[in-house]
Amino acid sequence: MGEIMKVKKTAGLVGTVHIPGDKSISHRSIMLGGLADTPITITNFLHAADCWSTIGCMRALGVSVEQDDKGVLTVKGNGLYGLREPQDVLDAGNSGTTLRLLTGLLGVQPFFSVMTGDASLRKRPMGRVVTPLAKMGVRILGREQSRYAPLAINAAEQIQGIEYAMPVASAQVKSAILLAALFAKTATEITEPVPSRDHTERMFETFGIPVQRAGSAIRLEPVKRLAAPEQINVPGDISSAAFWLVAASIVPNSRLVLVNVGINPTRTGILDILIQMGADITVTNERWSGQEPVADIVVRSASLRGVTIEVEMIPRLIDEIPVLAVAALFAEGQTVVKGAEELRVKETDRLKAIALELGKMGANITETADGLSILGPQKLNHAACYSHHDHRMAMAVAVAGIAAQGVEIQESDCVKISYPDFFNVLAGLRQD
Ligand SMILES: O=C(O)C1=C[C@@H](OP(=O)(O)O)[C@@H](O)[C@H](O)C1
Ligand SMILES: C=C(OP(=O)(O)O)C(=O)O
Repeated sequence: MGEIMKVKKTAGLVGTVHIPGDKSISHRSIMLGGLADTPITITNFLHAADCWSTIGCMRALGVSVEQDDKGVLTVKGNGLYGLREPQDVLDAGNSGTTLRLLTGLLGVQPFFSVMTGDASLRKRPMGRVVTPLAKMGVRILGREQSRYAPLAINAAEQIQGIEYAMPVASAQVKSAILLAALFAKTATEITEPVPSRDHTERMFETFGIPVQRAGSAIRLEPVKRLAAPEQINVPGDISSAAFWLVAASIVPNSRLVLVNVGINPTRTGILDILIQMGADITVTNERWSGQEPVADIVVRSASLRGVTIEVEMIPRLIDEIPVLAVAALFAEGQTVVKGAEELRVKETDRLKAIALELGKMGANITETADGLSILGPQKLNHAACYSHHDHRMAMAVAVAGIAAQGVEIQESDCVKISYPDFFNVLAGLRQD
């Protein structure tokens, strides 16, 4: 039995939150830094379990990653062709981003490697990266016709660029192909059904790799060497800020200032939807952190109304749907989420887990094949809820508890995956 966290109802949330570093950008900073031939300093790196899985894998591939007493990292790679054969199986832990992106990078190396992850990650679909990489000439074998990890990756021979129309909008699949494409003999062209987060493309530009983009099409020529920056400053993660955006909106008497939030337009669906629901959100002090836009956000309590979230919006708020479901329970009217079947293949089946766990608090949520339907407002009771070992579920349930009658969260320590300090920050904001 893992940790149990008891969260009480609160009379308000007031204060300033320095939003921890973006998980997606933190992973990519280590991977690209590890392909450079000059040292790179990374500030505001997300020190959470998923990003440390990436560090562990890159170290096993011969990259040096050191940390100072302020958490600033120095990454020293051995150049684009400098990764070394790992001595053991690489463990991506709970991190889909680590496993999928590194499959792209390892598929094109002149050595053998094996990648695996925890019980949850070994159930997540890997065929979506194996299929396009195989078309490029990468040789991968995995469980159940190479659909699941562990994945065994053979030394690469002839890697060709591809023209590939992605069947699912997934930044992880896109990024795996783009990483492999750096090493191919010919150019690669990818199109996505709906644009997904573009942190890889932006970071490629930071590393001097030209990326041609038109709508949802991307073209990349192979490169010989990276022109690395001296420093990367990781913006705060809007997916972590989302818990505070919803919590302050639905808990009366709240006012939070969220400092240094990444507002890359491929990630700001949560802001657009909450504003459409009537949230009191002000985006201020907009600035740049390298190629990524950031801002401070002020959020105050507000009366929310239900909203319909269509499929085109889903990639822009994919990880925020658990906490948006909580917002919908406090909003007046119907909220419908459509085209979100991808949530079934995350750390857990999030559509099922949302209906089940918030249901334990008395919520009536209709789970559909590809989404949710919620008629609010609803009265929630105190209950004991299970995280399903899913960090976003644990935090979403906590937000419901502080706004309702409190909650006990079983297996709450999974917040270490993306936001280790979440419960401490919450304790400091409560007005009890
Ligand atoms: O590329 C990334 O960093 C991520 C992409 C998304 O996954 P998919 O690519 O599976 O949609 C997202 O859910 C995940 O948290 C991080
Ligand atoms: C789905 C997530 O991450 P990953 O795919 O990297 O495990 C997430 O952080 O919600």
